[in-house]
Amino acid sequence: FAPPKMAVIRPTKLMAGGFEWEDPTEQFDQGVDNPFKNPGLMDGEEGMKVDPARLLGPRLNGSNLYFVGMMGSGKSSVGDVVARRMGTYNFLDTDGIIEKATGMSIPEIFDAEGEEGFREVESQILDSVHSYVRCVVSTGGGLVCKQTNWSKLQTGIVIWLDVEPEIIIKRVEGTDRPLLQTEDPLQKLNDLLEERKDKYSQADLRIEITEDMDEEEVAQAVVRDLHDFIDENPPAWKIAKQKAQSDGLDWVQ
Ligand SMILES: Nc1ncnc2c1ncn2[C@@H]1O[C@H](COP(=O)(O)OP(=O)(O)O)[C@@H](O)[C@H]1O
Ligand SMILES: O=C(O)C1=C[C@@H](OP(=O)(O)O)[C@@H](O)[C@H](O)C1
Repeated sequence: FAPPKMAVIRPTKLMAGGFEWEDPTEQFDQGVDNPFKNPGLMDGEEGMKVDPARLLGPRLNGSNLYFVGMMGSGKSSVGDVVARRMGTYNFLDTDGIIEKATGMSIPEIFDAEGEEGFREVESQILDSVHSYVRCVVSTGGGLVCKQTNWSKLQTGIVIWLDVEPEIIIKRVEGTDRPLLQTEDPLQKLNDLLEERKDKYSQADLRIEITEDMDEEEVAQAVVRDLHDFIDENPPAWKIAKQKAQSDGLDWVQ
């Protein structure tokens, strides 16, 4: 005897970039797939009909994105671009929040409290930030060092912007980053990377950045890799749906 088949009524209307859709902040749209693998979203020579970043929100179901990497790797600038393109996510920067919360600049905190004191505040800020949803978070370069911070980072998707110190040094030379106030900042960057590489490698995504990639190109690489990551790590409902269908059952919402 065959199990009864039930009707599937699933409105998946999108409204952005020429498409009709429900606001993804209102309703998690289970019908959105990887736009890079969907020829229906391609518009011939002109590229895509819809910004693929705009389709990340509905697929992430509120999960935060955490950017990690060395100072100057582009976490704040790329994070901001990605959040703006997504449209439904807010951008947060842990260093910026620390400065607002303490009323002190990062160098002032290092001067007054030392690196230890700064790391304490940094962890406290991450504790509060991780309980929000739909955020793109740029973290300070050393936040990955404390293993306890990873229990918060892992509630979201962690993205490592992997940039060689030789590229970074041109961006950060002459800035007031306390750890680079040394005789040889390039050597310091190399030493820090050596110390931290294992930690950064714990990220879900690693974006290798070459000198010719500007911020927009890095952001696009992040968006593409995120869609692939979501494909490879489907949410529980998708696995249940596949199983139901392979068992000959219709999927009802
Ligand atoms: N891909 C890139 N190409 C060129 N300059 C970049 C790129 N990404 C970031 N920058 C620049 O490098 C500097 C440091 O970037 P920032 O986003 O503040 O890094 P982080 O937040 O990781 O410390 C900024 O002046 C930024 O505009
Ligand atoms: O690498 C680090 O230890 C640090 C990186 C800085 O943030 P950015 O990575 O945003 O520059 C800031 O948190 C502080 O100067 C310490």
